[in-house]
Amino acid sequence: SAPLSVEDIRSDFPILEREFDGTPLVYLDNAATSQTPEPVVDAIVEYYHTYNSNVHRGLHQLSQEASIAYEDAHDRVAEFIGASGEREEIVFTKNATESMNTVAYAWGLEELGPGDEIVLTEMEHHAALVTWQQIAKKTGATVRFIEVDDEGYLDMDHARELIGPDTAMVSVVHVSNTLGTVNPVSELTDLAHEQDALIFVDGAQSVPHMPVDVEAIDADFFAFSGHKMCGPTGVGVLYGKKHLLEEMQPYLYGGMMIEKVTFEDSTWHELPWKFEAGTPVIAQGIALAEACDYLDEIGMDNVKRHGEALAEYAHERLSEFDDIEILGPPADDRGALVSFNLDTVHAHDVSEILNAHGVAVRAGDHCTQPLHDKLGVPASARASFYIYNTREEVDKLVEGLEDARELFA
Ligand SMILES: Cc1ncc(COP(=O)(O)O)c(CNc2co[nH]c2=O)c1O
Repeated sequence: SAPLSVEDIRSDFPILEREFDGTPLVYLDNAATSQTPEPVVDAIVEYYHTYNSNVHRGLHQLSQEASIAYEDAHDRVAEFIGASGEREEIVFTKNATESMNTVAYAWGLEELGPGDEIVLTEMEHHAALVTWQQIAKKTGATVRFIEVDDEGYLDMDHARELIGPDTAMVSVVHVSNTLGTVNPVSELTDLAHEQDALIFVDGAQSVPHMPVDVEAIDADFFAFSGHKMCGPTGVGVLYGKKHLLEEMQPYLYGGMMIEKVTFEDSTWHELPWKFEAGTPVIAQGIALAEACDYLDEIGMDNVKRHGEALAEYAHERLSEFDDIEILGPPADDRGALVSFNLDTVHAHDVSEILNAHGVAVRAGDHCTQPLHDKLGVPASARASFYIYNTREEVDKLVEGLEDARELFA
C-alpha cells in the first residue's frame, strides 16, 4: 500500500481541528480510544437513516437489509484478522472486556477445577487479570503470573517453567497498554499447545495497530475492541476456533441465541449467534466493518510503521530529560505508546499541565495496578499514537513537559 499520508487521514477526523481557547488539540490517548473517521460515522448515520431494523431475518425489507449487513460485518472482521471460519468464529460483544468474560464464563466456569492452572503475565490488563482471578476463585483453579523483567519483557524462561501439565489456559496480552511491550504470542501459543492448554490472546492494542493473523499465531481465542481501531464504542470482538465455540455453552441466555424453546428446555442457535443474546450491537458491528475497510485502505503495515516510528521518536525525545523515567522496552522495540514518569511531578499533574497545552494523554494505572505496584510507581503518564498523529505533536508533548518541570521546580 502507498505510504501513509497523515494530512489526508487527518482530514477524515474533524475532531482533530478542535481548539481549546485557541490551543489546538493534540490527541495522544489512542490506547484508551481512537478517534472515529468520517466514513465510519457516515456508516452509522446511513444505517439509522435508511435501514435501521432489528436483525435475525425479519421478513420485511428493512430487517433483511439490516440482517445481511450485520451478518456480513462478521465476515469482514474475520477477514481482517485472518479467521478462515468467517462469521462462525467471530462473536460481537460490547468490548474486549466482555469478549474475555465470555470465554471465562462459557469455557472457564465449565472446564476449570481445583488443580487446574491459568497462566497470565504480570502485565495483563484488568480485563484479563481480574476476570481469570475471579473465575479461579469460583472454580478452585490457580492463577500464576509470568514475570516481567526490568526492561518490560516477559521472562520466557519463567514462562517455560510455569506452562506445564497442570496449565489449562494461558492468557496473554499481545501488546501491553502500559509498557508497549510486544509479546511473543506465537511462541507462547506453542508452549501452551505443547501442554494441551488453550491460549487466549488479548489483542486490544495489537489488532488496531499491526497486521494480525490469528491462524498464523494459532491462538484459540483472541479479543479486541472496535473503539480502539477507528470503530465506535459498543462493539468488541471475540474470535474463537470454531470447534471450541461449538463445544462451549452460552452463558448469556434469551432471544436470538436460541433454536427451539419449550417450557422444559431450550436448544441453541448456530454460531456465532449462540453467543449473541438479545438485540445485538447492530449499528456498531456494521460500522466496525467500515473501520476495517478504512484501516485496510491505509494498510496495516503502514499503520504499524507509523505508530512505532512516533513511539520511537517520543522515546528518544523523552530520553533527553534525565528526570524522566520511561517504562518498558527500548525505543525501537515497542508498540505505538510510551508511558513515563517525570520525577517530582505526579502523573496526574503532568496530565493536567499537558491538557493546558491541548495535549491529551492518559494518567493513572491504565488498568494494570499490579504491574504498577511491581514497578514501584503509583501511576504513569502515557502518550499513545495512531495514524493521524505527527512528530510535531510529539514536540508539543515535550514542550508541555518542559512547562510542567518549570511549574513544579
Ligand atoms: C490491553 C487491553 N486489554 C483490554 C482492554 C479493555 O478494552 P475495553 O473493553 O474496550 O475497555 C484494554 C483497554 N485499555 C484502556 C482503556 O482505557 N485506557 C486503556 O489503556 C487494553 O488496553
